[in-house]
Amino acid sequence: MTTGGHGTDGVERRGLMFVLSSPSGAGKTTLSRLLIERMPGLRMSVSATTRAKRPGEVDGRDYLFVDKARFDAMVKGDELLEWATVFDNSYGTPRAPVEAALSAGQDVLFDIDWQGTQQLREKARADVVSVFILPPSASDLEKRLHSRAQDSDEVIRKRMSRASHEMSHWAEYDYIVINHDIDEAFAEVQSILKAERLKRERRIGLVGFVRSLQGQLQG
Ligand SMILES: Nc1ncnc2c1ncn2[C@@H]1O[C@H](COP(=O)(O)OP(=O)(O)OP(=O)(O)O)[C@@H](O)[C@H]1O
Ligand SMILES: Nc1nc2c(ncn2[C@@H]2O[C@H](COP(=O)(O)O)[C@@H](O)[C@H]2O)c(=O)[nH]1
Repeated sequence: MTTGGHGTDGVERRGLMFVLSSPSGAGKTTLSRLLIERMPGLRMSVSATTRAKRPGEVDGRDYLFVDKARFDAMVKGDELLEWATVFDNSYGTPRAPVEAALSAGQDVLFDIDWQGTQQLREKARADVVSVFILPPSASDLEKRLHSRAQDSDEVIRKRMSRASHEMSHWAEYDYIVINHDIDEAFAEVQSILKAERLKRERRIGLVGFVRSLQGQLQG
């Protein structure tokens, strides 16, 4: 699915799909915002959803807010790379922006659930790097959902009751980060991305680079 861009050292590299999943409220959105701010070469995948906009959310930045008819048309038109029903709403990843970013040599960040991650893995296993974020405790998770102050008590109850099921998929992920402290969790997620960018098999320009070095040594 991906073509090459260039790493900071100028060596051509395949773009990667960096996935964060967690039970609702564990900190994916917070970590995603920090990654986008601080990691050049990383683009956020903006999902389409039928869920209602929360206070402060902006259409086109946080989500593409669409109605069910539009969402179904996107599915039918093969416009989504993956999609799933989460908490009674439809969510999906528009295909075109992801393919454009990867073709331009950028990495793409996804805040999606385990169902979407499974679908991405089936389509592009070698290019998917997945991280599951765990909360330090159930009470911290509940506190975070309340402190976000954007969902009703009923919605929070529903999300808490789904958390254990969401977490049952943790072992399908490449990395697990426990989000005690946001700065520490961010440093861990950042280290994962930096290391994955350096993986030999993604760095398709290395063969030419090493040949050129060898040429210089011989000449
Ligand atoms: N390490 C942390 N310590 C304390 N609060 C945190 C921490 N990480 C995130 N939070 C807070 O917890 C709340 C939920 O975080 P966030 O919205 O990032 O979760 P999420 O995993 O994206 O949830 P959802 O799946 O519902 O979108 C936010 O108010 C955020 O500021
Ligand atoms: N499979 C997908 N899951 C997605 C996508 N976009 C978001 N999500 C997940 O939905 C829940 C709820 O999100 P919220 O913003 O309503 O709190 C959360 O787990 C997200 O990761 C998507 O495109 N595909």
